Amino acid sequence: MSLVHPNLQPNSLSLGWPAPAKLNLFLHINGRRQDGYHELQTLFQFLDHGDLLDFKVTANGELKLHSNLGAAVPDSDNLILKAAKSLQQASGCELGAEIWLDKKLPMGGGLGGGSSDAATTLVALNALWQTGLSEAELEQIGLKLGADVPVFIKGVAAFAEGVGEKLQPVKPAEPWYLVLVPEAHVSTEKVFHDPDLPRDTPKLSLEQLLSAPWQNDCQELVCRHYPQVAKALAWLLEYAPSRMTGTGACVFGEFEKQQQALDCLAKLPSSFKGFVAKGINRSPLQSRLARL
Ligand SMILES: C[C@@](CO)(OP(=O)(O)O)[C@H](O)COP(=O)(O)OP(=O)(O)OC[C@H]1O[C@@H](n2ccc(N)nc2=O)[C@H](O)[C@@H]1O
Ligand SMILES: Nc1ncnc2c1ncn2[C@@H]1O[C@H](COP(=O)(O)OP(=O)(O)O)[C@@H](O)[C@H]1O
Repeated sequence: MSLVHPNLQPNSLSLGWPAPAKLNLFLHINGRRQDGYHELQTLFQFLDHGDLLDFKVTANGELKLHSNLGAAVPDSDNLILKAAKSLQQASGCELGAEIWLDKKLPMGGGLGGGSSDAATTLVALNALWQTGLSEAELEQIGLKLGADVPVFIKGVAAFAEGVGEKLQPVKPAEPWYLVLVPEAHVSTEKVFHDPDLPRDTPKLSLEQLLSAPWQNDCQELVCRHYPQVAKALAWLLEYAPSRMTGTGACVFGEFEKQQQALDCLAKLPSSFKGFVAKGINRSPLQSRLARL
């Protein structure tokens, strides 16, 4: 009997598993729980831009990561290896994997790259190892790795409540975005520990939220502490409705047409970095899984 998926010979490569970025189209903080985590209401949408992972199933149970991250993230902290290990533990699987990461997303930018890498690892290895865990079980494992992991596993744009784990699929418009990447690494933990963070936005129904102007409750605080974020947002606001994603540092402006976003990118001063991407309500991870 074959150890792995019949379409995948042992030690052959399974290539091109996408780990897309996300945007928080709005982010409200409604309170703080006993355990210090914050109650949120947020709207997640994916971008057609992200990291790429390749996997090779091995028989020896070892987990090995090759990446272009350099020393930025030690293996012991890497969410990819943590995800693979959690899946081995939860399923009792004795297979291993060699994993290649082509990191394209900025880290600590509020684009959820680390969480997305973890979600892609869980979904891909669950299929390649044939561990057979349900999506809900994968989401439970993912939530322990990071509040944003479950939405990347589900793979559909979603309204999230709780700490980000109560998900309701939604289909917002899919515009083009110009995303600016300020030269700043914003720590999510620091933002949430800041006494000046507003934490009292009233909870609203999804219907009310979708029709109200969209805002990010962390934006003002982050702009105050990180002038690079404030400058990028001020520049973008001259051209399009714009906000910050997550706890920053990235900011995004919204355009109806790709060309408008590209024209704006062409005007970007050389001191800023940015990219154009389309908002998508279905993660490319779902279609990659279907092609296995
Ligand atoms: C707030 C969001 C919105 O998408 O920010 P970004 O990280 O994307 O910018 C995310 O939910 C973040 O998710 P993630 O980055 O996975 O956070 P975690 O690793 O779970 O938590 C990092 C730290 O942030 C704080 N934290 C996080 C989420 C939350 N709902 N309340 C919190 O107080 C906790 O102090 C925690 O120790
Ligand atoms: N595979 C990974 N890719 C990116 N960051 C990772 C990864 N594994 C662990 N991390 C850690 O997670 C932190 C947050 O990364 P990321 O998810 O990209 O940003 P954000 O949560 O702001 O969207 C990084 O600064 C890094 O220390």
